[in-house]
Amino acid sequence: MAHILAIDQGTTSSRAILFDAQMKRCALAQQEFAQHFPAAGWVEHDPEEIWSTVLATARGALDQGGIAARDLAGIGITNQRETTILWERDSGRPLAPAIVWQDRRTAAICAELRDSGHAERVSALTGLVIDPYFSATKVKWILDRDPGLRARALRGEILFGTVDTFLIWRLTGGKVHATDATNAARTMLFDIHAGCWSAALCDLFGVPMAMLPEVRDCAGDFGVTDPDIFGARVPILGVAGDQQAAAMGQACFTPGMIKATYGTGCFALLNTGAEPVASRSRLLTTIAWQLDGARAYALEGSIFVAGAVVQWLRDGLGLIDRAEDSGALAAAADSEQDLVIVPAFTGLGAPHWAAECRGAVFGLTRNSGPAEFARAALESVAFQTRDLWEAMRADWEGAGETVLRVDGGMCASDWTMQALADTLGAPVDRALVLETTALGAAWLAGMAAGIYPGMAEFSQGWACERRFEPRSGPELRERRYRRWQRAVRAAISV
Ligand SMILES: Nc1ncnc2c1ncn2[C@@H]1O[C@H](COP(=O)(O)OP(=O)(O)O)[C@@H](O)[C@H]1O
Ligand SMILES: O=P(O)(O)OC[C@H](O)CO
Repeated sequence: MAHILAIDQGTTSSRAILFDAQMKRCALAQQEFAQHFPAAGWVEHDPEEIWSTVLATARGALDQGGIAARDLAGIGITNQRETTILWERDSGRPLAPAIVWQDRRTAAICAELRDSGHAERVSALTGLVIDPYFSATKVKWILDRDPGLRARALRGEILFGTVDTFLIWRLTGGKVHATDATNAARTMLFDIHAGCWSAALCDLFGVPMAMLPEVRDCAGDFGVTDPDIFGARVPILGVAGDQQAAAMGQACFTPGMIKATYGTGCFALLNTGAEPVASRSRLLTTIAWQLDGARAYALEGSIFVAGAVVQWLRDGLGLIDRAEDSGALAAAADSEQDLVIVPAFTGLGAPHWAAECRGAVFGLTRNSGPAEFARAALESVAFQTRDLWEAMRADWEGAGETVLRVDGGMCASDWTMQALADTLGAPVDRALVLETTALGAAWLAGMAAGIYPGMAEFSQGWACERRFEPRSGPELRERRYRRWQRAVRAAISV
């Protein structure tokens, strides 16, 4: 009874990681699944594929580790956030494809809400800016398409959940309809100050409260798995959105600490302590975790395209065969050229919030080739992080003096991490355990099971694999950053 299974359901793949009693990884299974783009700006997943890849990877990790389900002390779940699923209570059948966080189809609904003067109130209650990114307008969109659905939702026949909630429902055999405070905080229906669903916001977005899950602490009881699934009843003891789980896995427990996770997008969280801080710089205020009923808050900067720009180099432009080839190609770029790519493929997130903006390339010459594109693509990730870094500095005194802790698939790129340190003018610490998201979820479950230590001891175990120190001088850094800022302004204004 000394292992923890972490389920990490991400945007492009589902992963299951088995941790032993010392929080050491002992098995990992991963499966990619299909991304559906049925119209411009739309991004969907098949909820059944989310479920089948979660099941297959969870079973795969147990097999690989030679561990039976009855030997698990608990399961921790972490997930892509905001992605919206509606399903029938009775059959468990999803009513529509999952509308993914990147999906922009509700941009017009958002613009209308902003134009009718709701932005300030929504932001005061939720800490979020009105944007298609969050779940509320996605639920509204599904319900608006079929008036019969809203009536059924009012009767409690149709349930809403982010991916964690859908997985908990399926894993418990339809017994538990619950989420945790970090996932709830991303729906745009949750009052992050009072810690409960907001009736006023549900009314504004036309979402019946009967379809909402119960909101619980991140570490605690989320039910037990149906014995038919893994062959034993396993308690689900930890749940957190993947970026909050990464902040915990990175041990960012002290106010002022910042982590950035580089996956498909990039998400930077600054711990602001027990009180929510309202951003003056268009960052999001969000719940970092809720333990024993007490909430910690964070300022978050969300970038929609980080590793996705590398996928574009590979799959869209065919310039590289593998993501890991991008750094070497970028290193071969002509230093006399200064290509800038603004990768606003699905609009721009924080701090610009320009849903309608699309990507742009500046500075092309006859000599601009694959290497210059690779360099500009990787640098766009560093420049976007600098935008967040500046916003955090403006909102929180001392944020700029700190180190940035990084994790996620893309931070395997040494070239990008060095560019990041150069662009920020601050050290970048790459964590030894790159699976920090899963570690965070495992820690929550292990703590609830009583086998993992509390915050202080867990923090001491955090280790840095490599520190990237800034190399370029301030004059060059600032000149190049100003050029990036001009490029973003131009892209937004087109
Ligand atoms: N060595 C590398 N260099 C640059 N980008 C990389 C490298 N390895 C992975 N990536 C990028 O990282 C992303 C995958 O990271 P991951 O954390 O698995 O993402 P997610 O959780 O969003 O599915 C992909 O977009 C991929 O292009
Ligand atoms: O699955 P990831 O790592 O791309 O993270 C997605 C975020 O949670 C979206 O807010």
